[in-house]
Amino acid sequence: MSVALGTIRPLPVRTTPVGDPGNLLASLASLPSTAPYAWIRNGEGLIGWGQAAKVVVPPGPGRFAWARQWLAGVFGDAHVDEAVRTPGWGPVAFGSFTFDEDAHGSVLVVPQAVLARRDGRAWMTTIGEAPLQTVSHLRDPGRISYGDGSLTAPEWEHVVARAARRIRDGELEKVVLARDLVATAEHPIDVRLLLDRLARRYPECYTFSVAGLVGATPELLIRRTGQEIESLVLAGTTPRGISAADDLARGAALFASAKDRYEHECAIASVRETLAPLCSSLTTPDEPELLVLPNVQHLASHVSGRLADGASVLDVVAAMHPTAAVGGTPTDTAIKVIRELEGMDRAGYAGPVGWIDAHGDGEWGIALRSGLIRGRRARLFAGGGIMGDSDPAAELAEAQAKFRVMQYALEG
Ligand SMILES: C=C(O[C@H]1C=CC=C(C(=O)O)[C@@H]1O)C(=O)O
Repeated sequence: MSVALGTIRPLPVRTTPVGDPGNLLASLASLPSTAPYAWIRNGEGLIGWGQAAKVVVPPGPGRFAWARQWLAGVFGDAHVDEAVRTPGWGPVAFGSFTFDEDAHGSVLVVPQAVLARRDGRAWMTTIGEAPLQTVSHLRDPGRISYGDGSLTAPEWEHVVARAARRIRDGELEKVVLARDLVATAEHPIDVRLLLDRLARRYPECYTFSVAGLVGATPELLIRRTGQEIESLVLAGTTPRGISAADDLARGAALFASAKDRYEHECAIASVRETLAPLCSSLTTPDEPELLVLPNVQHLASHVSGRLADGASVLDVVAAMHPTAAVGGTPTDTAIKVIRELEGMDRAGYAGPVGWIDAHGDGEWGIALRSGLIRGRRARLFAGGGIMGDSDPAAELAEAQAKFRVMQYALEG
């Protein structure tokens, strides 16, 4: 099949079944790129390398519509083999959108080669000539040193206290505040190694890599498979305990905490409000469950639904972002407060990250537990939902626990 990929002449796209490569992680070491595109969970997903097409999406309120149009042009001529109707079959684009619609840095990339493994099938898509590059060994980044990002820890605690006061004063109900840390490595950071460590330690999270943004997020913003959609809403967190008994007690306390339950309810309400108009049916649970990860425990709710029309996964992303799990309630006031208080550019952190295929199917997460990798430097991000009764020291401890994901990826 042939597809015009925003290039001068149509390039041939070829998708063929391949033997089971096993856990996709095993393939990372032999990739001809030290910064591949990736979306991996429990050993399945997509990994890509090379660039058949790439675009930097202009900032602004119309950015998702702009991206949709670009994708329509890119995928427009593709004749994906209809005999195989598996999400991710045929050409796919990986994407990362900045949290703030006014920030620069949102990108879409159609890799030149993609290896996919899903539901017992495996396949490979190539566009044009497969890139011939030398495979290099995974390299450890060596010693890592950390420095404050925009705010020191005490400054950030102060900002949290100010936000909590504004909530108590009635300006808003909830705001999610984050901070950044700057990590500097001895050697250039090999993204493949980070992905390998993240996916092994956090198998049930979505380990991702798109244009330098790397992480392992537990939060699925939206998965579209035909008309069916799914989302995993998280909000409300406690660090893991120091013993099994402590862990259980912390989990029980989280479940019983009025502050965390309300914080979670805000996140569910924002997802329900944005999905309901798009869906013919939508199910949200009455009560959250506990999601226990190696570093933290979360309140989690599985949401599922059926789309009423042919909205693509990116249309749904556009409607949902930012949810109250990363913005706040009400959204507009929360964004204003974030811009005012955080004092940093979130870049792709807390923005949508994922992939889309030519049928509009795909999976997008919220880019949490992540870092922006540039050579020997990494900017790491973590934050949490602030309510009127938030304790700044506890919020700082929660953010430190969330930073541990990327610190582990860097240090091993
Ligand atoms: C903002 C983050 O987490 C969000 C997602 C899950 C739980 C959260 C919380 O309990 O505060 C946050 O809303 C982050 O990981 O940086």
